[in-house]
Amino acid sequence: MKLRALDITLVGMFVALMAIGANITTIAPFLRVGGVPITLQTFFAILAGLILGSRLGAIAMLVYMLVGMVGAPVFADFYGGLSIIIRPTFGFIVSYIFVAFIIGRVVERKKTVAAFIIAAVIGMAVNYLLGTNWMYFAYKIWAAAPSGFTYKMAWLWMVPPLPKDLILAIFAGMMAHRLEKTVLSKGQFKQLKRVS
Ligand SMILES: O=C(O)CCCC[C@@H]1SC[C@@H]2NC(=O)N[C@@H]21
Repeated sequence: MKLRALDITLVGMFVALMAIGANITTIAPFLRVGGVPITLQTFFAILAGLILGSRLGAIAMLVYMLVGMVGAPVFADFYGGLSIIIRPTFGFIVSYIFVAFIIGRVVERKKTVAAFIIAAVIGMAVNYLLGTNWMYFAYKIWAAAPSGFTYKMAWLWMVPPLPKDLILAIFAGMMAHRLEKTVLSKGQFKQLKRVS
């Protein structure tokens, strides 16, 4: 597997976008529901899969996770460090790798606007499923859970960010499809989604 200068640049760009997306709302502490911070990470993870494809998109999300694990404050609440593993939101961070990979696989095969939007929504569902289940088990097993914490409560925390994530997923699908037709299918970008 050989990465070109363009690939490395785009991976770096998406790592930076994820860090910005994680913290753009941190300045407003009310943008948190229960244990869940409201962020733009899901939007950028979806875009990574749509624009970079499965291979490079998953690499970008893996690098993002590793950069945070070695201490850079790239996660929500400017959090960084190996202890992220025991934070209840770590499942969301791991899920971004799968989100980008699965979305990439879909759009590498079908290039219609519908496929881009469906792929984005599937990616969002993967993000919510993995992240919320991880969060539930984290609170049940090792994290300090609020009193009366239940599986239903974990999902109720996900209701406020859901409309925002769904609208942004559809927007990402439309925008990336447009980019695909105008830029990504040309020149050096054409190789981004090669399946090796
Ligand atoms: O700790 C982190 O960096 C991860 C935070 C995850 C927040 C999740 S992602 C899906 C949902 N949408 C949001 O705006 N917040 C949650």
